[in-house]
Amino acid sequence: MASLPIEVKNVSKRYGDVQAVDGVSLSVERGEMIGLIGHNGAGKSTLFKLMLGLIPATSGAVLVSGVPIDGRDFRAVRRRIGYLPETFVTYDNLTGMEVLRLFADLKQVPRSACDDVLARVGLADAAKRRVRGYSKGMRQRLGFAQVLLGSPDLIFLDEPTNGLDPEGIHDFYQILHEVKAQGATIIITSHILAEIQERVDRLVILNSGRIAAQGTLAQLRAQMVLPSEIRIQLRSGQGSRVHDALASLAGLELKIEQDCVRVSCLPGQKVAVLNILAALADTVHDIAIHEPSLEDLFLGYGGLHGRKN
Ligand SMILES: Nc1ncnc2c1ncn2[C@@H]1O[C@H](COP(=O)(O)OP(=O)(O)OP(=O)(O)O)[C@@H](O)[C@H]1O
Repeated sequence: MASLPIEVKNVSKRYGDVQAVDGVSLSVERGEMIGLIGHNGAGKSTLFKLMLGLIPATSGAVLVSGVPIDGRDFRAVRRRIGYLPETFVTYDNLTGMEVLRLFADLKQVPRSACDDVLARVGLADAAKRRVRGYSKGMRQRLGFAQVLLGSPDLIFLDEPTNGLDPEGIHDFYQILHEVKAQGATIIITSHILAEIQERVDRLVILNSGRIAAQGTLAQLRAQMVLPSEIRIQLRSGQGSRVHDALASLAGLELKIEQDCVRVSCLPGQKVAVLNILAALADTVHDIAIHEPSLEDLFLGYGGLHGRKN
């Protein structure tokens, strides 16, 4: 049976008094895209560095493609990994192409691959310009280009869309999904929860060095049972009639603002609310249901309250 791309087995990492990662176990399937989220200081970067073999674990084991990160065979495995650190530092005096050729040499990838990769991230026209004159978004694209060199099997991206404009973010995820379709396994961190919540296969929430929850957005919603918000836009002057009808249902939180009623209700109450609204259809102009976002779930799982620094 082929080895899993990543197996983290009860791993802890301590820096002096700080327990950065605390008993984490995580298995990642081939071709999976994982979103790793957590408050500042939750341990995301430390977990990345452990999985990349850049730092040793205090205890536990990390295997990448079945190979222990502290074993002799890991050097060969590392060549098949692409990594974009949170801050991509490069040589400002070199052109984009020169920087990429340098990475190609380090990764033992033919320099001839650089043209295609630069074009893929939208930097073909800027290839001969010095990086000093690049915008933040262009630098980030260059960082992404070095990740793509050599078509890695396993890709780690730490806050990869920092500095990208909406079009850049769209292009970035489009490339990422193409790479994933070709079989790459991807682990990505982001503080922009709305951005990754629908784009990854599985979310892993880290809180103070531990995995607080993991699953798809739908699974996390089912585990946490947070209220949804139903916003009912009414025809003029119908607010109190609808409000009074809904107030007959126990346990709802209702707010009324002019011709809009907002109902906060648990999943099991939604149908009862909609039944009442159906009976008052002549008063209703529009209905929108807002499910809890990843941000709501994240806050529910400790979110910012777990912040250490
Ligand atoms: N080299 C180090 N020496 C000492 N403490 C460290 C070191 N690296 C990280 N830490 C501490 O370990 C904890 C986890 O840090 P880490 O950078 O992994 O968190 P993070 O989730 O990536 O945070 P952020 O979202 O702010 O980047 C923090 O308390 C941090 O201060």
